[in-house]
Amino acid sequence: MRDRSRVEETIQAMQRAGPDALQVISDFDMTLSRFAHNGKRCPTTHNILDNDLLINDACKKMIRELLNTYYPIEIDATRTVEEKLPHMVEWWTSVHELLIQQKIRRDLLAQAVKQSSAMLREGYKVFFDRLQEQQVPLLIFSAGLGDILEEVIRQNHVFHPNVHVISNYMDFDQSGVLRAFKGQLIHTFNKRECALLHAAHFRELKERPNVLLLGDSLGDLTMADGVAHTQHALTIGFLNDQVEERKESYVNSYDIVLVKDETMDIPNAILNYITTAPAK
Ligand SMILES: Nc1ccn([C@@H]2O[C@H](COP(=O)(O)O)[C@@H](O)[C@H]2O)c(=O)n1
Repeated sequence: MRDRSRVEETIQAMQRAGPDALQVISDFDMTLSRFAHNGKRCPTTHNILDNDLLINDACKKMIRELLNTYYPIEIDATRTVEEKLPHMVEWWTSVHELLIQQKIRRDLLAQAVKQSSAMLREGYKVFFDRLQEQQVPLLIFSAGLGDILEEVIRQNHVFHPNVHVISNYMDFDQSGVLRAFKGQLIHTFNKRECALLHAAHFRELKERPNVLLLGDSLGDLTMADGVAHTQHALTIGFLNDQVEERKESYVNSYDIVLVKDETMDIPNAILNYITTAPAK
């Protein structure tokens, strides 16, 4: 924590306001989902499609090459967001075009998720269930693939009615074959513009001025830019990769930084505190 007393004061103010004033905004890949398990990388929603059911070997190879080219740019601590932007657009656009060429079938997505090694962070159920029980809205704001993300949380039995997803959704033709992607492309560093495009969602939550935000990239900090009148905001950043190179910028940007922590322990403890009435 850069400023422990600010964190404590914010948490206390959020507790006084209670769960009715709260909304939670979270990134998905490598934030709600795990970065690694037993020393092995877990797949992002895009990487879950790396499955024989859906794409052929040549396409797998091209997608992996694109990942090897662009992921290091995404997390490069020496480049500015402006420098990274065109590369991110190139990466997402190329992969989406390849996926469309593969004529992916909607009815196989659930099976691909089942066969994948995707995992939500330890303690995820406590997190999702607590939010549902307290009727606190959870916005999952992801540059990953919405159809896959929904399937992951459905298969983990936490796709509760208080969950709303903003993400890249596939557009299938009448026979259930992928033909395009819907709406504005979301990548790691344009979440601010996308948040502003979803003004209606944030308007509905205007009576909830307190925001708990979870992310794993500096771009995720802009996910709450659609909230019109924020009163208190607490940001928690998961720093999963290139820790030493990125620690300083994360500590300067997030209120709390969790280093190589594959659990939801800290968000759960904070959420539990905020949503429990103060002792009289
Ligand atoms: N073809 C791609 C494109 C992106 N990724 C990774 O997915 C993450 C998605 O974003 P979130 O907003 O859900 O965090 C992003 O950080 C990219 O590294 C990918 O794996 N393949």
